Amino acid sequence: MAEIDFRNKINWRRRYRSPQGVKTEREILRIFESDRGRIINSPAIRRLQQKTQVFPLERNAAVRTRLTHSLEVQQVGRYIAKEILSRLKEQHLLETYGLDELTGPFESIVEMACLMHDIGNPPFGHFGEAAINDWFRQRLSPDDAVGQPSSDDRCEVVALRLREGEDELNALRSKVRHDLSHFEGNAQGIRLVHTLMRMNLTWAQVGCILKYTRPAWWVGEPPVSHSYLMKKPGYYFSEEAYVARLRKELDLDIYSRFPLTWIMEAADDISYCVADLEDAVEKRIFTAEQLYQHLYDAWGQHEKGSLFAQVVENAWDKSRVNSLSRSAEDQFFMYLRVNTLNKLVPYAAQRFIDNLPEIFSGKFNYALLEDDSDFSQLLELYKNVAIKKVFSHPDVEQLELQGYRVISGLLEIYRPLLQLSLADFTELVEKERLRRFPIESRLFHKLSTRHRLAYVEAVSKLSPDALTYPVLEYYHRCRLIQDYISGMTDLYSWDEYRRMMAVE
Ligand SMILES: Nc1nc2c(ncn2[C@H]2C[C@H](O)[C@@H](COP(=O)(O)OP(=O)(O)OP(=O)(O)O)O2)c(=O)[nH]1
Ligand SMILES: [Mg+2]
Repeated sequence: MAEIDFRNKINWRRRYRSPQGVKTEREILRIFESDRGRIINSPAIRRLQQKTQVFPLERNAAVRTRLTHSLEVQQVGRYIAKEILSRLKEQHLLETYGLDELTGPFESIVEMACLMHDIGNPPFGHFGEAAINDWFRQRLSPDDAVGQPSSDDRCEVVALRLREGEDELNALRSKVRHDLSHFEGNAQGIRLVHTLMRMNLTWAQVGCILKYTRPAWWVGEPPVSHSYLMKKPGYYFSEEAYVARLRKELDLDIYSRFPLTWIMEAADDISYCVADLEDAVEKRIFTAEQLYQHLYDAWGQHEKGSLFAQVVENAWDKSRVNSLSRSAEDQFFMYLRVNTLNKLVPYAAQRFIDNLPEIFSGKFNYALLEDDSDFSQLLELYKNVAIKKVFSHPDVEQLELQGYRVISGLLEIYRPLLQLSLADFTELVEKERLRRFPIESRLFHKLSTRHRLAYVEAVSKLSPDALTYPVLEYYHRCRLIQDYISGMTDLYSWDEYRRMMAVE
């Protein structure tokens, strides 16, 4: 196993106009300060304020959005990072691992990855994702694109149907059809920071948000050794070359993960488990007392001194005793959060340290808070109660169905752009308006410039005479539509859908 030296992992160089040469500790820190500025000032971060965490289109500002959730994740991520670094310091291991001059960047990369971790999520979270995937799957039939060409290929797009004797082209057609049918928030996040927003972050900062390492066009089961790391798609075909370069710059084997990503993931898990329950109380889905009862019942065996007693019972008891100025409900959640953090953060930090060789190489095939410990059980407890009692609440499900409808409806509205022939669409992009296509011209004008530019740039790099041209052009056109719709906030997509359906 290679030696653990974080100086070879925390790559502060950038894809474009990178700082050159050897840098001092101070200079490296400044590079990461620049990353922080780029991230915090990005409109993609601001858009998180109108994206769903759990409750779509929520008007009560005390209930979390993706942005307020991400701020909390940032704080927890920082706490875990500091905990890891202090433990390593106590054991005099900072220098051994090449971290003595990199503690600032270590924390900063984790914090900013936490802030960005949901940046690619579409409106209405998982329901937006499902709407996009169902819509594209119905039209591209990726399942008909495995194996030999067949006359039953249900793909609606002629250029993407497999044909006899065109093996190489068929492989590309299949790849594209699968890729477009696997829209995923994390993969869109990578696309957003690199291709769409061109944030030109350091390699280490981007590496930290590559949460899953499976390409979106992957077919079949991932290898057992990487089953967890490849649980979901992590990047698209459009970013394939970029991710290959990223791996090289971060010295990552194929399908390996960047070490600090485990911290970001644990911070997310720790944050939302309590927060989702607190929001449900704020929304009056249940009272704090009912919640306590749900948690109590779901824990199973109750033994004296159990982790449940130390965390949940303790929070409950304390909130009853000294409800002086604050409401008992607020107190309960304050203690619940503090108790949970105080147990789970040190555990996650220690698990990171105990598995450092595998984490450093990027092959640790678990989440930090996923094992048979009580700590993982506590996390599961919160999540299960949220699944059973919160996400399945009729009001939540109603809004989710509406969200799904809005996103599928918008895709349907923009469908004419996907139905134009290659020649017609190319002409439309060039001239921006075609008399013979009044609807398509108007739809095209609605797309944001940033997304159009990404399309134009991608297509301009293709060779128009190549046999692959029609396949790849269509691929980028579909990405353009996915970029536009997934980039909307919940509220914007909702309003836009109603406007386009002329029901205003
Ligand atoms: N309303 C609603 N919220 C959900 C549902 N499932 C999960 N959530 C919430 C729980 C969390 O606050 C947040 C993130 O949950 P997940 O871990 O399932 O998704 P996430 O996209 O973060 O996972 P990933 O990054 O893909 O590993 O979404 C659901 O079915 N309905
Ligand atoms: Mg996520």
